[in-house]
Amino acid sequence: MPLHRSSVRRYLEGPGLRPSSLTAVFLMREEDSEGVGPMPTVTVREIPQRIRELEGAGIRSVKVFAGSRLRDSNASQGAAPTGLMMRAIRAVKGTAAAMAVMTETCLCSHTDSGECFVRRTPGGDIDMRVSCEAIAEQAVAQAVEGADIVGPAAMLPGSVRAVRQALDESGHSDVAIMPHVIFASSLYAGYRATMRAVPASGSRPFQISPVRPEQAVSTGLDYLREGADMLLLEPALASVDTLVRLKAVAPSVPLVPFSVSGEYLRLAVAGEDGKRDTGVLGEAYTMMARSGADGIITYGALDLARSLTAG
Ligand SMILES: NCc1[nH]cc(CCC(=O)O)c1CC(=O)O
Ligand SMILES: [Zn+2]
Repeated sequence: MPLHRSSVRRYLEGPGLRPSSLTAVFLMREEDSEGVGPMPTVTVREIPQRIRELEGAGIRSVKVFAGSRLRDSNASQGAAPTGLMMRAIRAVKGTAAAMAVMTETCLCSHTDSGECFVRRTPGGDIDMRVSCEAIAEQAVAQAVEGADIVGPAAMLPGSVRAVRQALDESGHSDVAIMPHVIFASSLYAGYRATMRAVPASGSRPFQISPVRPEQAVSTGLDYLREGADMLLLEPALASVDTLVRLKAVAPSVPLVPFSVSGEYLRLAVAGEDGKRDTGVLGEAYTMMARSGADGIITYGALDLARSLTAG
């Protein structure tokens, strides 16, 4: 078996996973608030050190999620320049201007209902126009602070177009849009609890049913027509089929699986020292890279990047 000699195997090895294709995740928390829920959180004050660690490990991008303390029916604080998201973006860019900042652009961490949209009346119809406006306003505010890639995540039809138009009109035509293509899943529970973004209605009506694969592909294509530059797919492990199919029909579009909270909590198990073992996640991400993923967004980015460079 001449190709199995270790020297030959090493010589033939492909590029594999690289730290630069991993995106770290910051779930933001205010300095004076307790962390709630199972997911690790970050404060603005901790950002400089966290960014230096990520840079040291070869990571070049971070995806930031942040909510408002004050929540109301129309997510009125979502675009406030003093908001946690805006302070977090400034802190990342102030530490490392070259670090690519991705944001979540959504209403669920700013509404009192935990829904990703605004309703006309409590419990009433979804106000598409007002919701899209609020999402677009948030995107512009994030771009003003230096966000490189905004991430509309409510899946409202027309929201990506609204974001593209608002960015262009405000002089941010160089800011990219990576909307979330989301399958309904129980794997978001840890994130929702931590971000206090549990939908009052019990579900997110625009997320794609896992038994409708055609809808996942066509939703991704819809977003591209609305002006998306790349696509985020979540949960990562549950959307590899969609990744492969989208890659085949839109080969030049960057496709980025988001390995979500439930995947992290279940697959990166903590050892006796409390450190989570990211080995299984790494195997899954290698498969995703083989399947055409252009990068992976993961809570395990730092540990994984360190293990890649150590190995
Ligand atoms: N608002 C959309 C959104 N943004 C982040 C996540 C989940 C991320 C994770 O679980 O890590 C979700 C899904 C949801 O809330 O239904
Ligand atoms: Zn949302």
